[in-house]
Amino acid sequence: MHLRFAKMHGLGNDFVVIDAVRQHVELTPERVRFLADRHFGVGCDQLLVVEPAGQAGVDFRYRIFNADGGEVEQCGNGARCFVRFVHEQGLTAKREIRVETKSGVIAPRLEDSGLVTVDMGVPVFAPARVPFVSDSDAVVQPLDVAGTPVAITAVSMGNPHAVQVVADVDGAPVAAQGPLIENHARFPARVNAGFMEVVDEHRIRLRVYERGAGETLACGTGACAAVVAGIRRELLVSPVRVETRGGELEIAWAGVGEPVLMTGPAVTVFAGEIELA
Ligand SMILES: N[C@@H](CCC[C@H](N)C(=O)O)C(=O)O
Repeated sequence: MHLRFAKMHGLGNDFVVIDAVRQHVELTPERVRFLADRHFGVGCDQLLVVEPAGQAGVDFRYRIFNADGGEVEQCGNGARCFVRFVHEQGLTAKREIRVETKSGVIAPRLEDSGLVTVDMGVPVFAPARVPFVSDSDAVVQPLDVAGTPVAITAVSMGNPHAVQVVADVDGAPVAAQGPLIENHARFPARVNAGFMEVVDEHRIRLRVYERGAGETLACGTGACAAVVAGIRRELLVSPVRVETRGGELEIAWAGVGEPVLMTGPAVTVFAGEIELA
C-alpha cells in the first residue's frame, strides 16, 4: 500500500498524519508500529488518521494510535495538528471545526495568530469512568507504586491520567515510576502518568510518561489533566501556563462541569510518501 502522509508536531510531541478522506488506508497494529518506528519507519509518538465524518453536525472524524499500535480516545497536541493539517491539505476552509474522536466531539479553532485553541471537553473525575479502581472519589488518592506511596489525582480528559505533584520536575522519577504507573493494576485501561511542579498559581512545569509511547516532549491532554488536578487541589488558578520540555501551552478551566480550553502551536515538518508491506 502506498501512503502519503505529513510529519507534524505540537511542542515536539510528534505525529504521522494521514489523509484517509482522499486515499484508501488500511492500518493494522503492525503497520502503525512500523510507521512510528524511529529507526525503520518514519518515527512518531502517535499516528493520526483523518477520516470523513461518521455523523451529522461534525466535519471530520479523527483517529489516534499510540506508537505501540493501540488505538486511543484522545490527543490534545494531535487535535491542534489535525486542524492545521485539514487546512493545509485543502480539506476545509473552516477555521472552527467539530471533529469526532473515540471519546466524543471536540472543537478545535485555528486562531488568526496561527495558534490553535481546542475545547477539549469536560474532565471526568468519577473513578469508574477514568477508569481507576477506588471506592473513594477523593481528589487526592494514595497509590502504591512498587512499594513507594504516591499521591495522585485520577482524571479523564477522554483518556486516563494520573497526576502527581513533585518538588522538582527535572529530578522527578519519570523513567522509573512512569511504566509502573502506566501499567498499575488500579488503572485497568492503563494510564498516562503526569509529574507536575507548581511554580506559582498560574504556572507549572510538567513531564508526562505517556501510555503506549513513553515520555514525550509534551502531552496536551496531560497538560489539561495536570491543570484541572492542580485547580481542584487548590494549588492553581486558571489560566495556567504549562511549561513542557518541548514548549508552552496555555490551559483555562472555569471549574467542575466546564470544558477545558487548550491553546498552543501546531507545526508541519515535512510531507512524504511511503510504501507499506
Ligand atoms: N500526546 C497526546 C496523548 C496521546 C494519547 C495518550 N498516549 C494515551 O494513550 O491516552 C496528547 O497530546 O494529549
